[in-house]
Amino acid sequence: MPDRRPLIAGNWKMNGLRADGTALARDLAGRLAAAGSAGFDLLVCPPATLLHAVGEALAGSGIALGGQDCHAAEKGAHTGDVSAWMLADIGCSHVIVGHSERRHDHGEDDAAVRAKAAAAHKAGLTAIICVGETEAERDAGEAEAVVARQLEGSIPQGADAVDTVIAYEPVWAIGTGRTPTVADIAAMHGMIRRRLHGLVASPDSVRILYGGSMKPGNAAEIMAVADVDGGLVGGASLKADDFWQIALSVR
Ligand SMILES: O=C(CO)COP(=O)(O)O
Repeated sequence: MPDRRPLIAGNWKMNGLRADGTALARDLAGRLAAAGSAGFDLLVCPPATLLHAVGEALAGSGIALGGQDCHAAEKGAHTGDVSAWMLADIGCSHVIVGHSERRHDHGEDDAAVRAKAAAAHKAGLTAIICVGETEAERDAGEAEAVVARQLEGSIPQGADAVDTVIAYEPVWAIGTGRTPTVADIAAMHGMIRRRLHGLVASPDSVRILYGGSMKPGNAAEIMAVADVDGGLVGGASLKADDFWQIALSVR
């Protein structure tokens, strides 16, 4: 059985000014230091404007820093965008790509997500590649087919268990307080694991995160599901108490 150390990642989305972000980062760093050792990896993904300040607040803490998106190019005439190399330069080790909010708000398709993940890999970052069906797709019985298609289209050539994490985030569970049943999560994560064979090197070592309305009250149950190797937490990652409680829920 491959050792997949759980990863608890906070996606702060478009939230936080410098004072909030650094206070939250310091709070988490203090909790991890007080805990001594933890059986999980912690990652926070603040908005781009906070990467520098949060990176400083986390220095030496063992908590990793990640971006929420990157452009596929290294540099150039792309007003408003941030490259994977820029994220690496400011201290990031990870970047989220293909979040459903990017897919929806910015029209990113699988090919765009794959190009971003490839750029992340070239820049030395671990790409957290997000997949997930809409409610209409689930109701139509297409959830697994949609997610399988997203995986095949979004994972770049040469991906492996070190540089790639998958996050399964059903769109209808994000920010809604609704979650799939543990049976549905188990079925989807099992399907993702099977599909990773042939798409990545060392598929059994790739971490597959669940995301969507994860809270202290449901985290232990979700994290106990086979092939759930951690969480990608949105709203609850903005509160140190909640995020820490979720982290402590890992098996
Ligand atoms: O989109 C998410 C994480 O990327 C999940 O968001 P919520 O935890 O707020 O539902």
